[in-house]
Amino acid sequence: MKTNNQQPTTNNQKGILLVNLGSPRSTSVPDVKEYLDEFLMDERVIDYRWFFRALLVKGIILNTRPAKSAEAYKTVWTDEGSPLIVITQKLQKKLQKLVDVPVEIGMRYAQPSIEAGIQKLVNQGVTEIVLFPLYPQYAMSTTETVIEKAEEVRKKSFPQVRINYIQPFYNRDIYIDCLAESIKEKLPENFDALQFSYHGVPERHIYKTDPTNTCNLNDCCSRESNPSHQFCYRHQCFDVTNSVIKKLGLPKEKVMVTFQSRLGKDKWMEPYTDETLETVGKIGVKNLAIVCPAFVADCLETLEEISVEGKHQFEHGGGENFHYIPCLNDEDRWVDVVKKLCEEKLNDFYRV
Ligand SMILES: C=CC1=C(C)c2cc3[nH]c(cc4nc(cc5[nH]c(cc1n2)c(C)c5CCC(=O)O)C(CCC(=O)O)=C4C)c(C)c3C=C
Ligand SMILES: [Fe+2]
Ligand SMILES: [Fe+2]
Repeated sequence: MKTNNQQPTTNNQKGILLVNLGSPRSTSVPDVKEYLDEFLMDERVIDYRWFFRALLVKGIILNTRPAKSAEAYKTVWTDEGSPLIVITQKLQKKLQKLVDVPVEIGMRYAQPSIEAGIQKLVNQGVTEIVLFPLYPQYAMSTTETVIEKAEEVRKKSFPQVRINYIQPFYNRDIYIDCLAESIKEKLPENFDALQFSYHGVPERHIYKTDPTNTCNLNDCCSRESNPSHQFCYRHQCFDVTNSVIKKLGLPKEKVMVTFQSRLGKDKWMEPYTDETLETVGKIGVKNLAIVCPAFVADCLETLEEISVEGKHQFEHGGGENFHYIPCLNDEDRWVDVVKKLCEEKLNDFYRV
């Protein structure tokens, strides 16, 4: 790293792989179908046994959802491609200017894949990779599946490579400072409420990934400390919210936490973003600011589901001014945080 005085103890070449969720190749229905097939057949996303998962995904969801999702993707697609991928590429380019190890990107689903990203690094002589899952909070459908996939690919195709994984960073001061600053800059002067809308997960996922069996998806997620917090997505969402509002000096009464993007008939974490947006106007919230801190890059779920659909829901429910606060995207202060978190892990390699 350019700012790092420590010398590596070996001659191994290091590199960085930034990993995000991924998008379809294009907005055509077959490409969206192929993407959703790979995504939803992941056992850490729809966690039913293979037969029941295939029945639901291939037998039901893939018959109707691809056409609807393709229309939604068309509303956010840019000349350069999917916002999620374009923004991740911009982040990569900015980070590359700050560090002197190669930086590549890989997506958990579709292209450019994690395998392609590792291959690019290996082609540049890299044997030790810092892999950064770009999710602030831990979930089995995000961080865990990225690590599982990367390990599978490493064992199969790159057994000579070592990978050091960056852990969820929801409680890191540098991230909270960065998010709070970014929100502060974009908050409108007058707002009645600030809504934190996180991507939801089925409640079952939280129980399933709690090795301590102590999370009851109730008050324990808001407690300052509980053994389950390391793997509790719900706690980590509350923690980000509390830390940010403390930094911003906002009263709790002005803040809401909700969960968006549910799929299927399972019970997902509540309260739901869409239902809240439909009702807050009626209880006096006329001017609303909304932010989505489960995402570090704007994507379909923020640009369409929140900025477009969410705005309609809010206005339909009697709200007047809807203000969407963009994700960190390729803001310089966020690039700096990514650089610092990567540096820490590169230094871990130096220590061993
Ligand atoms: C930010 C963290 C995310 C979690 C947690 C997550 C869980 C999760 N998602 C689905 C189903 C869908 N998600 C879709 C899009 C999507 N999801 C995330 C992130 C998380 N998902 C992102 C960044 C995106 C946008 C991708 C893009 O190309 O912009 C979609 C596809 C779009 C659609 O058809 O609506 C689905 C489906 C489940 C089932 C789940 C946890 C169980
Ligand atoms: Fe919890
Ligand atoms: Fe999702």
